[in-house]
Amino acid sequence: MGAEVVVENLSKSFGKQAIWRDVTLTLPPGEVSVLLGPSGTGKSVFLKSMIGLLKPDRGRCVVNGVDIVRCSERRLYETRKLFGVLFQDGALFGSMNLYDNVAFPLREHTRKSETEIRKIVLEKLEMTGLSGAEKKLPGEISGGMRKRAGLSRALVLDPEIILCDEPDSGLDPVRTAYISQLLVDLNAQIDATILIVTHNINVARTVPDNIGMLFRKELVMFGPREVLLTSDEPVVEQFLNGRVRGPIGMSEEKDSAQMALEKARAAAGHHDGSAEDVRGIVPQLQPTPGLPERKGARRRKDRVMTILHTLPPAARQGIVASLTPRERFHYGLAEHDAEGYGRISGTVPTQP
Ligand SMILES: Nc1ncnc2c1ncn2[C@@H]1O[C@H](COP(=O)(O)OP(=O)(O)OP(=O)(O)O)[C@@H](O)[C@H]1O
Repeated sequence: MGAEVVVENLSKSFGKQAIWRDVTLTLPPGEVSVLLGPSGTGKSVFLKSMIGLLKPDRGRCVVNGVDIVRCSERRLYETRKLFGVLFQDGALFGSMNLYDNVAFPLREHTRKSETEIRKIVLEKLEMTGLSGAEKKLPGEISGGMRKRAGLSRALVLDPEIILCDEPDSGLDPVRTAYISQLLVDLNAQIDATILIVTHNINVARTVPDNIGMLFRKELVMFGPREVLLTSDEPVVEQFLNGRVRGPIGMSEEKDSAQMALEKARAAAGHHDGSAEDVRGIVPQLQPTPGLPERKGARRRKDRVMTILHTLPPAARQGIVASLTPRERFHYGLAEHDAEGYGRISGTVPTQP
């Protein structure tokens, strides 16, 4: 099972420029989480802070009992080995073929023989659909393949936590769908904790168990996917629908006068830039048939049911609606509760 990551009151600034403050969230072990946010809100800075490449000013980031922010260099070096990172451009060495790129961390950080390395590299290339491409140079393959090669390399040290910085950037919608499926399949196979930073709404709606959003230098929310997907927070609605109208401006947040002007324009019939209303919960991507069930998804169900009563009604209803009759019985829920949850006194349903 992947490691839990506990972030508490983390703050980061560069000189006088505050990037984000008091970020608190927990990445549950083996679950997939997405961090959304407009450009420049510090999502990449957050990922880099989690692996100690950047040093936050305050707060804690605890992995397996080690606080990345304050630990010694030696412990940081050891703890970093728990992470596999997919950087935005794959961060491959241009002069090395894919085989050597993927073998690189094994040659650097382990004493494995070339025979052992070969076995691991070929296995990871196969997992990411790159069998047969070992001899290609990064410059000879498509952006999607480079991402997958970067992912293979992130996997070779058997990470407990995988961080993906915009795995969809530069990819067409179909290649994005493939990388989404690949991440879900990997999670099913290795049960690692995954954090994906993205702008891509389809990825955010279909892949993760949990979603968070950074805006105005703060974590607006972080929790079960159903909470953000049913949220009526203006910033979340604007972001999910890709609208001009709302608190997010061209390069930063808008002032109230600008927002009032936009509202008046919308009332007068001006189209606000979104193609459709994409609020609401859509089914989550499942592992490709033949792969194991996601253990993280099963644990998440148990976890979310224990906090169900703390969630907003729309999220609660969405969660309950996604349960099978047997699960509803298992969790002690009524079939037809107006709020989507309540106690049951019926019999065990015979069909799952
Ligand atoms: N090493 C650094 N030194 C100074 N400022 C930095 C450094 N790294 C990032 N920043 C600043 O931090 C802010 C957040 O950058 P970051 O790349 O994390 O945003 P982001 O949310 O990932 O954006 P995007 O979605 O466009 O990739 C930016 O204003 C950036 O200029």
